[in-house]
Amino acid sequence: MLSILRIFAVSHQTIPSVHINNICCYKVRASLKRLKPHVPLGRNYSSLPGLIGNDIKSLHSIINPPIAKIRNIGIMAHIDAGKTTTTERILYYSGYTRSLGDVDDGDTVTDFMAQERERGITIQSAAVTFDWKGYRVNLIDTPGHVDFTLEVERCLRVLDGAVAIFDASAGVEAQTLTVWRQADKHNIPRICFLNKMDKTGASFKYAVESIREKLKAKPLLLQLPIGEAKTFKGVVDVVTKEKLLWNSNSNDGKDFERKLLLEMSDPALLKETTEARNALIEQVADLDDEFADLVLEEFSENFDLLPAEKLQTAIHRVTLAQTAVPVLCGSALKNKGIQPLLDAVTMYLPSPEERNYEFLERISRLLLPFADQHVEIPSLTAGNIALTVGLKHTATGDTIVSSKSSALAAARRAEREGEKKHRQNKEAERVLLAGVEIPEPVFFCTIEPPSVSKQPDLEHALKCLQREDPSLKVRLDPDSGQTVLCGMGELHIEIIHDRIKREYGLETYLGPLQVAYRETILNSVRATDTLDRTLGDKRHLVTVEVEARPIETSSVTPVIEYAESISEGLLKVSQEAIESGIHSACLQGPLLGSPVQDVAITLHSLTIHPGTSTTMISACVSRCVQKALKKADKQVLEPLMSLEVTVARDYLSPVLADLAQRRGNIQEIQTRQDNKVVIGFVPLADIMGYSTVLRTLTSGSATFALELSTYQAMNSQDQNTLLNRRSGLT
Ligand SMILES: Nc1nc2c(ncn2[C@@H]2O[C@H](COP(=O)(O)OP(=O)(O)OP(=O)(O)O)[C@@H](O)[C@H]2O)c(=O)[nH]1
Repeated sequence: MLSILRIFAVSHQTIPSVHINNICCYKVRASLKRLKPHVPLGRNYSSLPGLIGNDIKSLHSIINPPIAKIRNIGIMAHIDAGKTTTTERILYYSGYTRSLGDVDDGDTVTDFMAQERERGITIQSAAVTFDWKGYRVNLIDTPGHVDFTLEVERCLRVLDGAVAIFDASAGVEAQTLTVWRQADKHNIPRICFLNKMDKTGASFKYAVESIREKLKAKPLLLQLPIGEAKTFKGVVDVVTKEKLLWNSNSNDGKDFERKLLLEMSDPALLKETTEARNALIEQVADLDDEFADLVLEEFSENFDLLPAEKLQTAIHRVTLAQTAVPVLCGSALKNKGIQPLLDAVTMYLPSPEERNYEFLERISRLLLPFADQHVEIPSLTAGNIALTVGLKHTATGDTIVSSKSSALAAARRAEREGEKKHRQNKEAERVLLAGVEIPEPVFFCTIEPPSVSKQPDLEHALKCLQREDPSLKVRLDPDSGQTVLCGMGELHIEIIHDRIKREYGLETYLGPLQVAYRETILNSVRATDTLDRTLGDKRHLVTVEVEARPIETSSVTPVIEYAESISEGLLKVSQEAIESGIHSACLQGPLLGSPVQDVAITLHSLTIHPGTSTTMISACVSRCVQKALKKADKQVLEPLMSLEVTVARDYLSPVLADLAQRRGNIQEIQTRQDNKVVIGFVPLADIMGYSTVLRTLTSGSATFALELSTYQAMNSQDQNTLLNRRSGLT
């Protein structure tokens, strides 16, 4: 297993912390033939086929660019917005690859998992390193499908900046909102790229408006498109007042001309650009005092005299402060607008030293990522991203430190900084590595090995997969003894199943996919229980009285309370035993064996005979809580998903009719170009297999995004049907 390792450092002496992200290495070699030879020859590099050639750079320049010239960036977006296509163009223009990969042909560099190539989607983040005009760019391509949001989140933690890609005909879509919020949480400066400007229905204005309205962000229009949809042929650089036109004879978009706009040849475009530039200057001046002073003092009479570099520096600061986002546009598929996007990445996104991390780490074996190939390197300077191997006990989201004391010191420093700066502008949050938010799994199914003798192999495979992907949960069904997989969606579980086969050589059998329900109680109940058992010559005797009552928390962790008479003399070990008993009882509700949420458990009385083991205390408390839960009026809660379906007008009616049959609750129907966007809620149980149904209903023209919204109470009729089905009565 390989891990992405991000080194945070500003000084050479201290080694407080390093962040590790796991990423698996797959032996897929298809993209190698397109790799351009630019890795130096040497002891550690000779194992890389295809990387040997004349274009050899010095080892130093490959490994140690100045920190100000490093950009660690991620690409994030809604599914199908064009992340992979854009990445492929970036790799091609930077000289990393020899030819253009195509997601539709399944030969891209970054989608290197077999399933990614087959399905044309990104599942795992891929990391690549390339150079652009003297800058070292470490780029991570992240998945867009909702089932893989955890993968996105773990990438965001190691990035200094991100490019958010949008489909210019759709604007901000559901998944972009989720990823945008995650990027907000990690304080990642961003630039937006409105892709697919060539597509029918593409609208620069519409997409910009949706960034303003839905993301509540302030777009800085650094470019204007020249033409739209079929007529799209290039962009205007608003900052420099140049037009960039791509040569229609060039297939790969490498050649384009950059010309200053002139009154003689482009009067209308020049006028529009001047207006846009003036608006941009005013907007940036509003957000940046230093720039405002400069403009007022020297250029208030004539903005035209303001040098482009001054404006660019101010845009860089504003981007860093995240008070606005630069917006660019283009068409990755038609090879237009990618080179200026790369310029913007180096110009506006921060270098690692501008991100105020305070860590440095030393590690024995380091590898530099080249998608699915890795070059071993002797050392790495601060601000880079690299891989490390052989970490046995480190899982995704962990932070590795050189010693406990340095970790504590770093945490204390960060805390102090945090307190000091909190009052100012929460700057200090950047110092701390935010934890990864692990989403709740909503589906589960049993998994069985081909034979009992393969059970240990299956357990090993699942353990490895879980370390990489904490959104995958594995548990043992206490009744049947079967292994149960819990995941984010149908596709997620399907991919795990597939990976166990391909990577671990195990043909496993999945049970039917089931919805992860929850349970709650509707009234307060009390129960008492006594456990009296003699084992050998020792008597274990416990008597407890508990009360279970409903509360509002939306959490499966029960609130535990003690009557005053108990809490006074309670030993710590007994308390731990009691709480473990309560927790285990609440993990398996009386209706379906699902976790119980929104309950408080109060321990009213407790008698423990001297010599009673803590295991017996736990067992007695657990049994008593289960008794109480059983006595109460109970309710099944089902996952309610928020759903967004984008569909061509003509297919709206069948989609709505179908959703009505699925207990769908439509909140809003928006118009987006020629499409309708249906926004609403639908119970997860009724939306299983929806992608196939939607494809059939709309001849493949619709897309949808699904996300867990909340757990809602089922009505009694649906609940009875479910309970009867589960108990085998229907
Ligand atoms: N018209 C048009 N289509 C594009 C453009 N860029 C990408 N596409 C198409 O959009 C589809 C999705 O492109 P991808 O690059 O796989 O998108 P993605 O965002 O990486 O998708 P995921 O990895 O699944 O999240 C493919 O069919 C591309 O050919 C573009 O600029 N214009």
